[in-house]
Amino acid sequence: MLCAYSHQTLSAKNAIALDKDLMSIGAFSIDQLMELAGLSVSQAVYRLHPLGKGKRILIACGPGNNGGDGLVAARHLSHYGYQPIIYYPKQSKNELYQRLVTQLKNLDVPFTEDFQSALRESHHVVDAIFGFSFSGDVREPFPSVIEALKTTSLPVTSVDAPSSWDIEEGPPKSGPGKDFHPTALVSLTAPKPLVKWFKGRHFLGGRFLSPEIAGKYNLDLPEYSGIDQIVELGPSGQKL
Ligand SMILES: NC(=O)C1=CN([C@@H]2O[C@H](COP(=O)(O)OP(=O)(O)OC[C@H]3O[C@@H](n4cnc5c(N)ncnc54)[C@H](OP(=O)(O)O)[C@@H]3O)[C@@H](O)[C@H]2O)[C@H](O)CC1
Ligand SMILES: [K+]
Repeated sequence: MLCAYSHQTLSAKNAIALDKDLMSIGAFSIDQLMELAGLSVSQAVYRLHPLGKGKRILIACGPGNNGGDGLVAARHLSHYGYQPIIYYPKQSKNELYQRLVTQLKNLDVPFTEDFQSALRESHHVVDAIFGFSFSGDVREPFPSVIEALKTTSLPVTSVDAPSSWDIEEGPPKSGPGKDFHPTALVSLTAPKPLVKWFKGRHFLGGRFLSPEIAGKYNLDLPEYSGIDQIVELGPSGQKL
């Protein structure tokens, strides 16, 4: 039975503010938060797409922290026995991302510049292109990638937001993301207002929030089970 999950969404502005609080009041480093985010994504992929359904997972990474979550998820998936392949066309020079790339290369995880060919050989796609800092029209080289995510018959799991969706207003009314509806979404820390338009399977990864920070943002935290880093919610963020 569904019941209300009150005050569940975080505006883009509050998501940025909460991230800052996690690093100040919460004393977390960005590396830790990204590790927890990517671990949650890897657990959601494992739940949605067990190894027996095909091991090849294409991970599309954008230039910011959403892309970093994808790189971390890829490392965990490789250790679980999957064969991730990474599309990361705008690589950050920031040391954190370079270390994440090195960790993947040390595991022989391949990187590709040819998204379309990689898509044809994959079993599942992770959309880690844009998260809560996306705005405006999708710029190169991502329009054709978003278009391919929209039309593929493969399951697509989006990290924190379906890439190209407005965080507050949901799916775009024009452009490559028009009618892009991923199969699954992993909201990080808390769902964003866009979940109002989301219809697929929805997971939350945020098992590190202190009661103080959750209270400050009116987040009514769901219960996680066992050692899970994720909990499944209803499409719009309801507790199941
Ligand atoms: N606790 C948490 O919830 C954590 C979540 N994390 C993840 O971080 C993202 C937010 O990361 P951020 O780096 O702020 O931003 P994004 O990754 O969403 O996007 C920024 C990059 O995207 C480029 N961008 C923005 N708009 C466009 C566009 N229209 N076309 C092309 N490119 C675009 C932007 O480029 P600029 O040129 O504008 O700089 C940026 O490069 C959050 O959603 C979570 O997934 C963290 O991992 C930590 C904890
Ligand atoms: K995304």
